[in-house]
Amino acid sequence: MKIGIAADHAGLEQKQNIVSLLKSNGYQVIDYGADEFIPDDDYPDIIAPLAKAIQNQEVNRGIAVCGSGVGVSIAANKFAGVRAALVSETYSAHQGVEHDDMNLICVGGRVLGTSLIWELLQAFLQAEFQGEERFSRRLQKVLKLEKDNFK
Ligand SMILES: O=P(O)(O)OC[C@H]1O[C@@H](O)[C@H](O)[C@@H]1O
Repeated sequence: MKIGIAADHAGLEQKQNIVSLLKSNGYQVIDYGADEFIPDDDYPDIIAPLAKAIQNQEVNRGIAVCGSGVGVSIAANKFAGVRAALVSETYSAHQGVEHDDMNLICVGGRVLGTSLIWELLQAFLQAEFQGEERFSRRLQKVLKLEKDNFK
């Protein structure tokens, strides 16, 4: 599984921690920046390369970090094919994949510690979409919303 990651200035430190943890646990990680601390960088600019990589299937799953996780989740969901959610507890980290085919997890670098983030990421990365009829039906409806409403 290839994992993409991105963070703005408010998530940069946690991104560095996460990249180290992912690599030391054998995950293949592509880092879409930011590469340095720029205090006024903007999360819509930061999320775009990662969201495009999910769209193009350069990566299978994504992780995005900003201060709260809210900004990156809002921006990421403007990209067709990206199903992003802000997560801060383990149930949603795996259930969001199992039921809703979430492909991008967003976390708050100013809100959560590295240990909890790592627990969330393990739950997210180990989960698989379950494909039961009701989950597939809902996913198809989400995809239709995207088709009907995205210009
Ligand atoms: O550092 P400042 O600009 O105050 O806050 C940036 C954060 O505020 C929210 O938009 C996002 O979470 C972003 O990371």
